Amino acid sequence: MVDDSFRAVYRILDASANRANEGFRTLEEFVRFGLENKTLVAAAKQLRHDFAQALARLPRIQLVSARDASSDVGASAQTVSEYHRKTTDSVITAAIERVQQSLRVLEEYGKIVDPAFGRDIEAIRYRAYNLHRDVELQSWVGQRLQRLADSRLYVLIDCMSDEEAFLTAIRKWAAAGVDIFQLRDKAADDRTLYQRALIGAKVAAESDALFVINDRPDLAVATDADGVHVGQDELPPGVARRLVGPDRLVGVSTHDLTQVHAAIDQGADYIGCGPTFPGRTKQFDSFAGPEFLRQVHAADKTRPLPAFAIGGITAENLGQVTETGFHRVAVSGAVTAAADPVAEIQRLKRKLESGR
Ligand SMILES: Cc1ncc(COP(=O)(O)OP(=O)(O)O)c(N)n1
Ligand SMILES: Cc1nc(C(=O)O)sc1CCOP(=O)(O)O
Ligand SMILES: [Mg+2]
Repeated sequence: MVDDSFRAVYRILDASANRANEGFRTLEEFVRFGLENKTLVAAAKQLRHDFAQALARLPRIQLVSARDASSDVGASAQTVSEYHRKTTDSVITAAIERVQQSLRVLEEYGKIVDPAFGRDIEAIRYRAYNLHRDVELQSWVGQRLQRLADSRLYVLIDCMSDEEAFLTAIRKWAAAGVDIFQLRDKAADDRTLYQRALIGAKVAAESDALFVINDRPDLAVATDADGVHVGQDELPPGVARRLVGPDRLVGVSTHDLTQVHAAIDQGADYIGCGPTFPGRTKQFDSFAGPEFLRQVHAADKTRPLPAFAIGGITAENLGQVTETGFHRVAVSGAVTAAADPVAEIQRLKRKLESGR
């Protein structure tokens, strides 16, 4: 029988071991079927296996014979929040917290039974923190990629007259249907770009719009933007990726199929394809035109990647873009110079979603 002086300790260890195992398994199911990330599945499985190995140090028969779920006074003390999970993220967060709390309890009380067990659990606890970080990062980048995949209307904006005008425009235009904003202002100094980007990233996140910085990976990281957009004259996509990390988006401008395939090979998350038509924001000597869009759409069938047509696109010529098979566009002047930007956004979005 269990020594009464140890009975409480064994009950605590037994309950915490079960709770940690349940949390590990909850996490592993999401990594396996949600993120479908083989590396993280292997890490989660190994951690659960090593945890089981560590538990083998404990006198199992003592733990099991100390178990008395029916007299557990804590069993009925549920909080309301325990029964509410809105998203897989909230399930994962709860599971991770359960694992980390249980491991801490096992470590502290386990030292009473076997100091080596406490050390084993401490090592597992730190591995659990790292797994939590990796799952969160993958989940966050997964959300960004999903929002990117769902995006249709991408608007390039400048710093505007002041912070208030900038903030108001992003808030109103996101509500009207802009899916991605890109801060692109060749005349602004770094301090202004930085301050606007801080505002833009925050306001865009409130409305589920993505916020991308033109040209500057450093500013994308410094302002916690969703990503960076680089052209053929900026840092190569692979270098931009090294700077912004795995959980931010890297967009690449392309003007021919060679550049499209290079962008894909270098890990671009999306591409801009243009210039399509003459526009007011940037001048070009020649135009890739709708023919380039047709080529990309045909090539796109082999390696799908979100592609945004860009260059002089308006609601009036949008039909020439959608008939190539493109259903994503990046615009600037059509919105920023419109008498009624919100109405223009709604027109563009309606046409993109209807395909006409
Ligand atoms: C979505 C999107 N596509 C293309 C561009 C053009 O980028 P880039 O070639 O680097 O030219 P600048 O914008 O830096 O003048 C873009 N910005 N966004
Ligand atoms: C910044 C930029 N890059 C382009 C490219 O083809 O790479 S076209 C372009 C200008 C986009 O603004 P508007 O919609 O006003 O023409
Ligand atoms: Mg550029």
